Amino acid sequence: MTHTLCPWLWRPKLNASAQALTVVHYQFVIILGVVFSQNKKAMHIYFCGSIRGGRQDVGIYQKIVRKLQTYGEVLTEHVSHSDLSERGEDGVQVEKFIHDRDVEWLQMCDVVIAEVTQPSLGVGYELGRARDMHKKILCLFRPSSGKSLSAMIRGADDGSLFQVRDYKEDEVEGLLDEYFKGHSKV
Ligand SMILES: O=c1[nH]c(=O)n([C@H]2C[C@H](O)[C@@H](COP(=O)(O)O)O2)cc1CO
Repeated sequence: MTHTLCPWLWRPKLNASAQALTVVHYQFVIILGVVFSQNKKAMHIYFCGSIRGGRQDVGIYQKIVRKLQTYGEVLTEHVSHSDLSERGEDGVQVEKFIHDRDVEWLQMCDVVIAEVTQPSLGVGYELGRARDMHKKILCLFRPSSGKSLSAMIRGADDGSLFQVRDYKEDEVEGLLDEYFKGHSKV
Protein backbone atom coordinates (compact mmCIF):
# COMPACT_ATOMS: atom_id res chain seq x y z
CA MET A 1 0.00 0.00 0.00
CA THR A 2 2.70 2.46 1.08
CA HIS A 3 4.82 1.80 -1.98
CA THR A 4 1.79 2.36 -4.26
CA LEU A 5 1.09 5.79 -2.74
CA CYS A 6 4.67 6.93 -2.13
CA PRO A 7 7.09 4.72 -4.07
CA TRP A 8 10.08 6.84 -2.95
CA LEU A 9 9.28 5.93 0.66
CA TRP A 10 9.17 2.23 0.05
CA ARG A 11 12.00 0.61 1.88
CA PRO A 12 11.63 -3.19 2.08
CA LYS A 13 13.85 -3.27 5.20
CA LEU A 14 11.41 -1.19 7.27
CA ASN A 15 8.60 -3.01 9.03
CA ALA A 16 4.98 -1.84 8.59
CA SER A 17 4.88 0.43 11.67
CA ALA A 18 8.19 2.11 10.77
CA GLN A 19 6.84 2.75 7.26
CA ALA A 20 3.62 4.21 8.69
CA LEU A 21 5.70 6.49 10.95
CA THR A 22 7.76 7.64 7.96
CA VAL A 23 4.59 8.47 6.02
CA VAL A 24 3.19 10.45 8.99
CA HIS A 25 6.51 12.28 9.27
CA TYR A 26 6.49 13.25 5.57
CA GLN A 27 2.84 14.34 5.81
CA PHE A 28 3.75 16.58 8.77
CA VAL A 29 6.62 18.15 6.81
CA ILE A 30 4.30 18.81 3.83
CA ILE A 31 1.62 20.41 6.06
CA LEU A 32 4.28 22.62 7.72
CA GLY A 33 5.51 23.67 4.27
CA VAL A 34 2.00 24.63 3.13
CA VAL A 35 1.29 26.63 6.32
CA PHE A 36 4.69 28.35 6.12
CA SER A 37 4.30 29.32 2.46
CA GLN A 38 0.82 30.76 3.14
CA ASN A 39 2.17 32.86 6.00
CA LYS A 40 4.91 34.17 3.73
CA LYS A 41 2.38 35.34 1.11
CA ALA A 42 3.04 39.05 0.64
CA MET A 43 0.65 41.44 2.28
CA HIS A 44 -1.05 43.76 -0.21
CA ILE A 45 -0.85 47.37 0.90
CA TYR A 46 -2.84 50.20 -0.68
CA PHE A 47 -1.15 53.56 -0.17
CA CYS A 48 -3.23 56.74 -0.64
CA GLY A 49 -1.68 60.15 -1.21
CA SER A 50 -2.67 63.32 -2.97
CA ILE A 51 -2.06 63.62 -6.74
CA ARG A 52 -4.40 66.20 -8.28
CA GLY A 53 -4.94 67.63 -4.80
CA GLY A 54 -1.29 68.80 -4.85
CA ARG A 55 2.09 67.09 -4.88
CA GLN A 56 3.95 69.05 -2.17
CA ASP A 57 4.24 66.01 0.16
CA VAL A 58 5.68 63.59 -2.41
CA GLY A 59 8.98 63.32 -0.46
CA ILE A 60 7.09 62.04 2.58
CA TYR A 61 5.06 59.64 0.39
CA GLN A 62 8.37 58.18 -0.82
CA LYS A 63 9.59 57.67 2.73
CA ILE A 64 6.30 55.97 3.69
CA VAL A 65 6.19 53.74 0.61
CA ARG A 66 9.83 52.64 1.11
CA LYS A 67 8.94 51.59 4.66
CA LEU A 68 5.70 49.90 3.57
CA GLN A 69 7.64 47.86 1.01
CA THR A 70 9.44 46.15 3.89
CA TYR A 71 6.03 44.81 4.97
CA GLY A 72 4.50 43.80 1.66
CA GLU A 73 3.63 44.78 -1.90
CA VAL A 74 2.52 48.39 -2.29
CA LEU A 75 -0.10 48.26 -5.04
CA THR A 76 -0.14 52.04 -5.56
CA GLU A 77 3.60 52.67 -5.55
CA HIS A 78 3.12 55.18 -8.40
CA VAL A 79 1.54 57.67 -5.95
CA SER A 80 5.04 58.22 -4.50
CA HIS A 81 6.83 58.72 -7.84
CA SER A 82 8.43 62.15 -8.05
CA ASP A 83 7.84 62.28 -11.83
CA LEU A 84 4.06 61.93 -11.36
CA SER A 85 2.73 65.48 -11.57
CA GLU A 86 -0.50 67.08 -10.42
CA ARG A 87 -1.97 66.15 -13.81
CA GLY A 88 -1.93 62.48 -12.71
CA GLU A 89 -1.34 59.45 -14.91
CA ASP A 90 -1.69 59.88 -18.70
CA GLY A 91 -3.22 57.58 -21.25
CA VAL A 92 -6.27 56.81 -23.31
CA GLN A 93 -9.56 56.78 -21.35
CA VAL A 94 -7.35 57.17 -18.28
CA GLU A 95 -9.97 58.40 -15.81
CA LYS A 96 -12.14 55.29 -15.96
CA PHE A 97 -9.09 53.05 -16.08
CA ILE A 98 -7.59 54.66 -12.95
CA HIS A 99 -10.87 54.53 -11.03
CA ASP A 100 -11.66 50.91 -11.87
CA ARG A 101 -8.09 49.69 -11.32
CA ASP A 102 -7.81 51.49 -7.97
CA VAL A 103 -11.16 50.17 -6.71
CA GLU A 104 -10.06 46.66 -7.70
CA TRP A 105 -6.78 47.15 -5.80
CA LEU A 106 -8.75 48.40 -2.80
CA GLN A 107 -10.84 45.24 -2.93
CA MET A 108 -7.78 43.00 -3.00
CA CYS A 109 -5.66 44.83 -0.39
CA ASP A 110 -5.13 43.74 3.20
CA VAL A 111 -4.55 47.20 4.61
CA VAL A 112 -4.88 50.86 3.54
CA ILE A 113 -2.32 53.46 4.62
CA ALA A 114 -3.21 57.06 3.75
CA GLU A 115 -1.16 60.23 4.15
CA VAL A 116 -3.99 62.74 4.56
CA THR A 117 -2.19 66.01 5.34
CA GLN A 118 -2.59 67.38 1.81
CA PRO A 119 -6.37 67.32 1.20
CA SER A 120 -7.38 65.28 -1.85
CA LEU A 121 -10.81 64.35 -3.21
CA GLY A 122 -9.42 61.06 -4.53
CA VAL A 123 -7.96 60.05 -1.16
CA GLY A 124 -11.22 60.95 0.61
CA TYR A 125 -13.13 58.82 -1.90
CA GLU A 126 -10.73 55.89 -1.49
CA LEU A 127 -11.05 56.03 2.29
CA GLY A 128 -14.86 56.05 2.12
CA ARG A 129 -14.86 53.06 -0.23
CA ALA A 130 -12.28 51.20 1.87
CA ARG A 131 -14.28 51.77 5.04
CA ASP A 132 -17.38 50.32 3.39
CA MET A 133 -15.27 47.30 2.42
CA HIS A 134 -14.31 46.88 6.12
CA LYS A 135 -10.60 47.29 5.36
CA LYS A 136 -8.00 48.05 8.01
CA ILE A 137 -7.16 51.73 7.56
CA LEU A 138 -4.44 53.95 9.01
CA CYS A 139 -4.55 57.69 8.23
CA LEU A 140 -1.44 59.75 8.91
CA PHE A 141 -1.70 63.50 9.49
CA ARG A 142 0.99 66.12 10.25
CA PRO A 143 -0.38 68.90 12.52
CA SER A 144 2.87 70.85 11.87
CA SER A 145 1.43 71.62 8.39
CA GLY A 146 -0.92 74.12 10.07
CA LYS A 147 -3.84 72.42 8.29
CA SER A 148 -6.91 71.06 9.98
CA LEU A 149 -7.93 67.51 9.08
CA SER A 150 -11.49 67.03 7.80
CA ALA A 151 -13.92 65.87 10.48
CA MET A 152 -15.08 63.21 7.99
CA ILE A 153 -11.66 61.57 8.39
CA ARG A 154 -10.79 62.33 12.01
CA GLY A 155 -14.36 61.59 13.09
CA ALA A 156 -14.28 58.19 11.36
CA ASP A 157 -11.59 56.90 13.80
CA ASP A 158 -13.15 53.98 15.67
CA GLY A 159 -9.96 53.00 17.52
CA SER A 160 -9.85 49.72 15.67
CA LEU A 161 -10.37 49.19 11.92
CA PHE A 162 -10.16 52.91 11.08
CA GLN A 163 -7.35 54.74 12.86
CA VAL A 164 -6.04 58.30 12.53
CA ARG A 165 -2.59 59.22 13.90
CA ASP A 166 -0.98 62.63 14.16
CA TYR A 167 2.75 62.44 13.55
CA LYS A 168 5.97 64.33 12.90
CA GLU A 169 7.89 63.43 9.75
CA ASP A 170 10.84 61.88 11.60
CA GLU A 171 8.47 59.59 13.54
CA VAL A 172 6.75 58.01 10.58
CA GLU A 173 8.89 54.88 10.20
CA GLY A 174 8.64 53.98 13.91
CA LEU A 175 4.92 54.62 13.83
CA LEU A 176 4.48 52.23 10.89
CA ASP A 177 6.60 49.57 12.64
CA GLU A 178 4.35 49.89 15.67
CA TYR A 179 1.20 49.62 13.52
CA PHE A 180 2.41 46.57 11.60
CA LYS A 181 3.53 44.83 14.78
CA GLY A 182 -0.14 44.44 15.56
CA HIS A 183 -1.09 43.63 11.95
CA SER A 184 1.86 41.59 10.68
CA LYS A 185 -0.38 39.13 8.81
CA VAL A 186 -3.75 40.52 7.90
O1 LIG B 1 -3.63 59.60 -11.75
C1 LIG B 1 -4.13 59.18 -10.70
N1 LIG B 1 -3.82 57.91 -10.25
C2 LIG B 1 -4.32 57.43 -9.07
O2 LIG B 1 -4.01 56.26 -8.71
N2 LIG B 1 -5.13 58.23 -8.27
C3 LIG B 1 -5.60 57.74 -6.96
C4 LIG B 1 -4.48 57.32 -6.01
C5 LIG B 1 -4.38 58.42 -4.98
O3 LIG B 1 -4.35 57.86 -3.67
C6 LIG B 1 -5.60 59.28 -5.18
C7 LIG B 1 -5.26 60.74 -5.42
O4 LIG B 1 -6.43 61.45 -5.72
P1 LIG B 1 -6.36 62.97 -6.28
O5 LIG B 1 -5.75 62.93 -7.62
O6 LIG B 1 -7.79 63.46 -6.26
O7 LIG B 1 -5.48 63.75 -5.32
O8 LIG B 1 -6.30 58.76 -6.31
C8 LIG B 1 -5.50 59.47 -8.72
C9 LIG B 1 -5.02 59.98 -9.91
C10 LIG B 1 -5.37 61.35 -10.41
O9 LIG B 1 -6.59 61.82 -9.87
